[in-house]
Amino acid sequence: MSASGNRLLFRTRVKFCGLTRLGDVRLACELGADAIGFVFAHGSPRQLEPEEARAMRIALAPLVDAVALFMDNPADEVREVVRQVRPSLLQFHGSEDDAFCRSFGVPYLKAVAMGDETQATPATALPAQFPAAAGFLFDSHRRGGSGGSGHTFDWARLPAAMDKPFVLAGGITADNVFDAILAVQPWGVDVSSGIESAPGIKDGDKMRRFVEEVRRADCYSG
Ligand SMILES: O=C(O)c1ccccc1N[C@@H]1O[C@H](COP(=O)(O)O)[C@@H](O)[C@H]1O
Repeated sequence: MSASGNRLLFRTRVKFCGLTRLGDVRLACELGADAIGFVFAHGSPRQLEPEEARAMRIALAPLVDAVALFMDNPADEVREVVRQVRPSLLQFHGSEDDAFCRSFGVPYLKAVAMGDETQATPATALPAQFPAAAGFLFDSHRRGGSGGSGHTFDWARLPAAMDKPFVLAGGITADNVFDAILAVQPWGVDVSSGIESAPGIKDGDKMRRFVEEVRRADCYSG
């Protein structure tokens, strides 16, 4: 779903992903993040145990979503995260199908790998392939590859309009998020490495600048 018409009526949602420290979670909430992502993908430098994520989830301010991110994790791991962390949204980056993603009884976002020359499924066909998805997240990684790389992809490859909300991810930073929002008009933007000083270690100044640039884009009427 892209914004059309008067941009002043539109507010781009902000998701900060890959947080590993309680202080970063508290600051993200104060800065106005709409959602915080906890990574359970194996091999990620940001990977958490359910118990660690649970402690941070409890610290979330009201009206801030907890998102649990997976990449081809076994179902019992996803279930254990859902039990302990109580995320309000799941985010799947692997080859999970709709039946798997919806089987946990929690709304989900399906990540779409945009790092290959050709897409496995054209963007316009995604809603039919993932009918239960709450929305889609377009990321720069290749199929089977990991996200959180800080690389962008060619935003011109995104569909002009989609029936479901979509989130833009992949290499978004305070320096390009203004242009990204004006170019793509996503439902939300998702950032991990662009607000870090090291993998999993968020930088307060980068987080603040990022939110300021999103707000500037949302107010831009030129
Ligand atoms: O953050 C990770 O380590 C990760 C691992 C596996 C799949 C996705 C991952 N992160 C997600 O990738 C995008 C883009 O991140 P970045 O801003 O380019 O660093 C974002 O959705 C992260 O949550």
